[in-house]
This record gives sequence, structure tokens and C-alpha cells, in this order.
Amino acid sequence: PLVTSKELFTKAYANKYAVGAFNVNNMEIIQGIVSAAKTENAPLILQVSAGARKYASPIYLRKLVEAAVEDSNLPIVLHLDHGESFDICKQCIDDGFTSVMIDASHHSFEENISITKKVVEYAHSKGVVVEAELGRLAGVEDDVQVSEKDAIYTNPEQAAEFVQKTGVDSLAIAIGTSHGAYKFKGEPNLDFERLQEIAKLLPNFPLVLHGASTVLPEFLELCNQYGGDIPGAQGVPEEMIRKATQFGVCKVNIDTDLRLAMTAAVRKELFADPKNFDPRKYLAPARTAIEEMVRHKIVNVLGSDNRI
Ligand SMILES: O=C(COP(=O)(O)O)N(O)CCCCOP(=O)(O)O
Ligand SMILES: [Ca+2]
Ligand code: NA
Ligand SMILES: [Zn+2]
Repeated sequence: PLVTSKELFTKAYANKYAVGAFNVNNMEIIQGIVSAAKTENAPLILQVSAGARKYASPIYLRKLVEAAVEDSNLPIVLHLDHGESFDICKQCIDDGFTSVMIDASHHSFEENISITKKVVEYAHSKGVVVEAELGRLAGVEDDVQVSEKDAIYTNPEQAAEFVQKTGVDSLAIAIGTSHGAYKFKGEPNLDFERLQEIAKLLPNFPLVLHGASTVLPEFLELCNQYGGDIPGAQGVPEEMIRKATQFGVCKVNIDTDLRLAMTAAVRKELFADPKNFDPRKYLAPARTAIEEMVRHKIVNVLGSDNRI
């Protein structure tokens, strides 16, 4: 069934695992993710960004997720990723989303509180949960000065005040991750002291990690082997994601690793059979690559297998 993340996070927190939040943009991506979760008996968050709404149109995404729920019988959360305004959050809530993110982290602390509070009031009146963000995801050099870190990473005391004042259900934090395939210039590192401080001030409160893709080498190499040009890409090592799930992180956002898996499979297939022009011949392997990658994440990184 379509569910909110409330119970999923309560269970995840208590058992120190995280629920995968995978971005969806088309049928094959959804099918790959859902078949992986079905095989591993894992709860699932399917999340839709503004870009996905533009690409596929809201109704197609909604109906595809409805099909996934009906076909798989899994507990699935339909979540708006990086909602940019109260209006888009309201629109999605009215369209049947069970969870929304309001990302007002680029506003002032006070402004972020007031916008988030407004979304929480409306969402809770409809039985929908809310994720907000405090701090800024940024492409981080490993030599970021402490002062700069404090300027963009989540401040633990502010996080506690933010949650108390907004009533938000989960909080996306900034501890060194960033979106995309180029997350670190030097050695990858996350501010685990900061994470532990936040978790200490917000006991039993679900934290969310954005920018959590690893940029798996196997897919990066395949992409570059078959015509791709993605040099120097680097993500978060999987053991760091596993470690984060031990300190209150209950939701892990993954999009880039899906993109790389799909692109690698399509590139390889197009190279392998120059005579083929049936899209099913390169989209089916792409779907399988996604399925296998998501199974790996569920079992080896998130620990959300057999948690239904
Ligand atoms: O935290 C993440 C994903 O992090 P990742 O890049 O490490 O996978 N996300 O929230 C996914 C963001 C996707 C937005 O992209 P479009 O607007 O182009 O759809
Ligand atoms: Ca933000
Ligand atoms: Na989100
Ligand atoms: Zn994000």
C-alpha cells in the first residue's frame, strides 16, 4: 500500500537501518527499483523531483507509482523531493503524495522555520509527513575551513530548535555530501562528529542524508568504456553511508547511482548491437542493472532487507 514514512522511520531508527529513497523518472526505473525491493522484502520510498515532474508529467508518475503499489503489494512512500515552495508541496499533497520535502534551507533560519511550519500544518491536516532541510549541500573540497563548514553544514543546536519550532517529521542535514557525481575533490569525508552531535540533541528523530550516491566504479568504468566522458567522478564510500545509518539517518537519497547504472547498461547495449533499434533491447538491460544495483544498496548499505 501507499504509506507515510512515519512507521518506516520509527522501525528503521530502532533497528539502526535506513530506508532507501530512490528518484523516479520513468517506467523502467520504477520497475527496476520496485522489483529489487520486492525480492529483498524492503520498505521503499519513491521520490519525485521537480525535474521528474517536468520530464514525465505528474500524472504519469503518479499512475506508475500506483501501478507499482498494486503490482508489488509493498509499503511504498510517494515523496516529493526538494519541494521548492508551499504551493508545490500543497499540490502534491492534494495529488495523493504521502510525504513531501520542503527545501527552504537556502533561506534564513527564521524564514526556513516559517515556510516549513506552514507546510507542516497543511500536510499534517491531511495525514501527510514532512521532511525539511537545514544547512546547505555543497560541492565540498576536503580542505574546507572550519568556519566555512559552520557556514554551510547543519548546526546541531539550530537543528534541535528547528525541529521543536516546526514540528517537522524528518530533517535533511548537511555534513559534507552534495548532489551529483563530483562530490569530493580530494579524499571523501563526512562530518560524523557533527552527525553524532545532531543525533544526541535529537534522540529518536529521523535524519535524512541527501547526496548519498557512491558513484559505483563498475558503472563509471562501463560508461567511460562505451563512449561516456565522466572523468574524476567520486561519491560517498558505502561504508560511510552504513556508518551514518548507525547515528540516526533513516532515509538515504540515491539518484546518481541509478543514472549511472542505467546509462552504463544502455551504452554497453548500443555498442554491442549496432544493428538494433528496438528500445526494449537496451532498456531491459538498463532496468536489470537498476534492479541489481538497488538490491545491492538494500542489502549491503541500507540494511532494509526483510524489514517489512
Ligand atoms: O539527494 C539526492 C540524490 O543525491 P545523489 O546525487 O548523491 O544520488 N536527491 O535529493 C536527488 C536530487 C535529484 C534532482 O535532480 P533533478 O532535478 O535533475 O531531477
Ligand atoms: Ca537545500
Ligand atoms: Na527528499
Ligand atoms: Zn537532495
